[in-house]
Amino acid sequence: METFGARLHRAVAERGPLCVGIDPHPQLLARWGLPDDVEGLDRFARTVVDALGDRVAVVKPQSAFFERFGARGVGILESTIRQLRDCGSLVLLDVKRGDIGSTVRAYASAYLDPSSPLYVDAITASPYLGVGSLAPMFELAAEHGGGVFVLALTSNPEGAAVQHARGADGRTVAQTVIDEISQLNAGAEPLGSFGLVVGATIGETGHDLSRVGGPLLAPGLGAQGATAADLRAVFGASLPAVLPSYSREVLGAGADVAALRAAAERVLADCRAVVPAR
Ligand SMILES: O=c1ccn([C@@H]2O[C@H](COP(=O)(O)O)[C@@H](O)[C@H]2O)c(=O)[nH]1
Repeated sequence: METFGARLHRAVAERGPLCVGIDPHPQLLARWGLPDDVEGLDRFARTVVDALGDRVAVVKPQSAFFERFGARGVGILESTIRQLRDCGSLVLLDVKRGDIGSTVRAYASAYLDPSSPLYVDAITASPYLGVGSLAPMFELAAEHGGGVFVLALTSNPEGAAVQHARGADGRTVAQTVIDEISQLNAGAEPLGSFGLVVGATIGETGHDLSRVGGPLLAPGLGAQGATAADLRAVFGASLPAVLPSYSREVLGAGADVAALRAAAERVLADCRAVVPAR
């Protein structure tokens, strides 16, 4: 079985270092001339899949915008995931799950067990109940070739107050998360399956990402103000592991398939200029 890290490494080599989010904000639905209901959600998601599913390495549906419509919205999330997988893009579901270990096991079966209707290649997870509480997720991901991206240094301005706080050993909370995830990836080639979320907006913070060994998802580009050039200061020598992620910057170009493709090509060119091939 091929690991998620190996599959991601290949997808990026073939399609380029880019993740595009599917975030059907009410404002975007309106801008695309779609109603703010399940039919609008369905047409929005299908258009993104048609435009990008066969060319972008990773597509990241934001679960919240589907959950907003209840069971029917989650049904559309299920079919969007299926369509994306059929088109060959890796699906990273942005759900930021985290809980006590026994509940984390249930989240893991919901997203990382191939028999689940919401099965995806990778998910995002929150470490604030302790990285160790996510162990059942890491175990199921490893068993089925899946991946987990754990929040470390998020792109929002409120994140630093928690993530830069220091523990008794002098390390920041974020560095503790970084170090624990690095251990999970030890020895993995060409890339580990356990990633971190590090916002493109955060600037140089002095955190050491040199031993992560897994992918570094970088949201915050475009709508939140960061540019591809900002990745240099945030990631330094770790740039080859960076997976830049854009949602509104690309989605704002819709509702036309050609316009979405052009927007994705434009941001991919920006990213290629900064993120060296691994
Ligand atoms: O630190 C984080 C973690 C996750 N996100 C998510 O990424 C997208 C960003 O959307 P844009 O439209 O490109 O701003 C969104 O789904 C967030 O929930 C993040 O922004 N920062």
